[in-house]
Amino acid sequence: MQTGVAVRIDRIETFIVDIPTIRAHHLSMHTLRSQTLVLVKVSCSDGTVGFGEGTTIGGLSYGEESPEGIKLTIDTYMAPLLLGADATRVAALMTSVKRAVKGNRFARCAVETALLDAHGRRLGVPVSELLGGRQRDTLEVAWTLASGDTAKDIEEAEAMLAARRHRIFKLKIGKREVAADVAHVAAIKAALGERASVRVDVNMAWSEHQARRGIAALEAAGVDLIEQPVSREQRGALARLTRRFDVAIMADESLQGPAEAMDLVRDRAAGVFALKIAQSGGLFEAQRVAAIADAAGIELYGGTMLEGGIGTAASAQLCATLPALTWGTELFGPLLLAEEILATPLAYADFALIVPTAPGLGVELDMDRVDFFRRDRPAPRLSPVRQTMGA
Ligand SMILES: O=C(O)/C=C\C=C/C(=O)O
Ligand SMILES: [Mn+2]
Repeated sequence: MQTGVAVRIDRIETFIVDIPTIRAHHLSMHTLRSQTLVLVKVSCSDGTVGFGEGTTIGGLSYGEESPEGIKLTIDTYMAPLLLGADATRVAALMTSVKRAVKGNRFARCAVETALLDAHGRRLGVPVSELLGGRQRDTLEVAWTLASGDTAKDIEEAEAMLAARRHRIFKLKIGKREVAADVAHVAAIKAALGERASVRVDVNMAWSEHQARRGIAALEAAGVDLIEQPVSREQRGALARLTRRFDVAIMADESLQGPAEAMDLVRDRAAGVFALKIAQSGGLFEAQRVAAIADAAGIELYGGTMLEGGIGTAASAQLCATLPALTWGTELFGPLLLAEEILATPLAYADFALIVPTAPGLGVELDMDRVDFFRRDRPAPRLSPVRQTMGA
């Protein structure tokens, strides 16, 4: 144990939680019917406890970390580095973790989030105050239309507009032929008109040639933004498409931390960055990505990995501190889940998420509900009656 440690990290626990979604959620590379969260609990010697979350989409179909891999990385490689260390020196701890744990950004972000949640609670301030202080108290939130059916998507969008919950819609495309995807998007934009902003996310599914044709048609249909049209390996293609079209081109999978942010700036490969705390490698790394974007005149959007309440609150705490958030956010993850695991759900109203103000992340887990959805929950005990009746 290190000497002179103000507050020690005594325990780090991780658990995988599987929660059903409200409907099938079709992305180009995966269809989500339940979401898998990796929750991290850090317990400190002063009695403070903090939670973090590492969540991705579709196992290994979105990126290079899976839920099971995130849990293993934290349990096997990060926890031994952190146990006994000083819980009050979060940035210094994460610098040392980064030296010993290459990549594994989602896992690192989850642990950093838990340490920041604990430290905010310890000091009695929201995490946003540990990141320089908030510049906004609400965040506009987009909704993703991905039911797989155009008419259902239009119906869902109308309901979200009527409920004043969302007026920015992101459409997941890339699974079908380009022409079919364009027709799908054009029908939705025609139905919604100027009442809503319509954007698309191709999740890397197009070649440069398909993207040239698809983006030209989508721009003509009135789409406002094209997210990650080509593979993250094709940064040159992304740059050529950004130069070729007026419609905003946003980097998502291409943007995995500050160094890649610099590469995208140098190549002028996107006009907008999807800022994701997990993909950046943590909240501090996401701040560095945001600073690079600001300095380069690249606009920002608060992205999601469809996290639950913990990860969404962490992203919201960071997004609240950004000088500019031109494209709003998509921090709707908990609303896609059929079950709530927070004691008090995050508050969404007037097309926005209200950034929690309580200390730490500003949210509390309902541990009974978390235990119910844990993948490793203890097998339910048979009732005594059934046992005696030889069930
Ligand atoms: O699936 C959604 O609805 C939102 C974002 C997920 C991943 C991404 O942006 O690629
Ligand atoms: Mn995306």
